[in-house]
Amino acid sequence: MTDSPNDTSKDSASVDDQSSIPVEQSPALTEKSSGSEASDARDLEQVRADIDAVDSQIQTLIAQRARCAQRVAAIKLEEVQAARARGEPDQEVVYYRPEREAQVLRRIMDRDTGPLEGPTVAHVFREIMSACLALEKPLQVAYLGPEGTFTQAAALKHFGHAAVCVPQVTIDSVFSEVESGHCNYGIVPVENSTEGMVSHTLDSFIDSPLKIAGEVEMRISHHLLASSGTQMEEITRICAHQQALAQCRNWLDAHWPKIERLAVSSNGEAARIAAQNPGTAAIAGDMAAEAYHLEPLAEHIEDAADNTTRFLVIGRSEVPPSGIDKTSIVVSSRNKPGALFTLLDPFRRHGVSLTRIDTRPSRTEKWAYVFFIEFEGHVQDPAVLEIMRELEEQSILLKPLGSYPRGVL
Ligand SMILES: O=C(O)C(=O)C[C@]1(C(=O)O)C=C[C@@H](O)C=C1
Repeated sequence: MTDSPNDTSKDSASVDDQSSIPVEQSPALTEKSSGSEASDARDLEQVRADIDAVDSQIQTLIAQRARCAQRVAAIKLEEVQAARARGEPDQEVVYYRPEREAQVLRRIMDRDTGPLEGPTVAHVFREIMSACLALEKPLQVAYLGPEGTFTQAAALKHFGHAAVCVPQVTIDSVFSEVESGHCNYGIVPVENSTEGMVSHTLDSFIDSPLKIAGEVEMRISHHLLASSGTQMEEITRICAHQQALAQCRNWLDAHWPKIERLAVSSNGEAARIAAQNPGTAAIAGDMAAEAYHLEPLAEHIEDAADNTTRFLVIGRSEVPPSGIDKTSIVVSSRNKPGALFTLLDPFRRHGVSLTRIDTRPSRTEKWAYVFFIEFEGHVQDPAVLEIMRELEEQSILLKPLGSYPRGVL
């Protein structure tokens, strides 16, 4: 499948076409105010004039950057067409390049000198890149819906707001929408700092041909939400995703010990139910409150102050090295003494650090297990290649799930 980018013929200009304007130091920024009211007002006017001038320069530069992105899109398309003309198998044009985005964002964080903090500036650039990519090819991202879930918030954090987020009812349908090509990428929760692994996500990887293309961490803060004007005494039922109920268990036991708790398919669904049923409150986050016009009865009710969920981005193509990468694999070996030690020993010998290891029952053999192993490095690194070769010899199953840039934001 080859998609044409938006028309780049008129607008694709090189950076030289637009000369960048040096930022002038205005007197208002350098001179000390005399302190009188009249001179304060003049200063304010001058500084605002400076802001207008800087905004105009930023706008010109963003337009220059967007034209560069259009040119990149045209080159990517030309490359795929040239390969087709040479008789090579049809390839998909890969507009989204996670490794490049990670490098751009890391450089922005490293370069930052204040007064804004590195991550703040990086978020601004995240949105600029998202808009530039949408000029090349708008991305469709499947996420575990409905609207207002933390998974949607993670999708927007990772891809920016120019991505088109497409809600799915189950984790399975996120996988199948990407596998079928209806969506370019998908995003699924994989672990929570309080509740551990999302086993359904891990199991889905075993049979899926998809590759992991990235990771996103989200600080998860839950609120008790109800429709506007609802009083505490009116609440007869609290609904939430079972993970959210578990993450707020102590708070619920202390404040609402006698009220019914109902587990539903997602926090977004809980918010939807609360919006339609007076007397039902939901546990959900800011996005759900906004999407369903709910008000907080209590805020930040999670038991652990640093409650964080990690999400994985899934796609159809492999991601080249970004310089700071992780790799995930599924591996299984014969059930014999020292099996796990034998699987892990190559990592020690080649000096590669593990970042996670999880066990799931094998679906093909009773009392046998598969290991999900995640480690630092990219599958193109020589040490990682050697580890994979050794694991291949020792295991009965070895499935690389993908190498991807370590989360930046
Ligand atoms: O460098 C590219 O390949 C681009 O398409 C440009 C750009 C960008 O705006 O910087 C846009 C989208 C990609 O995901 C990565 C980077």
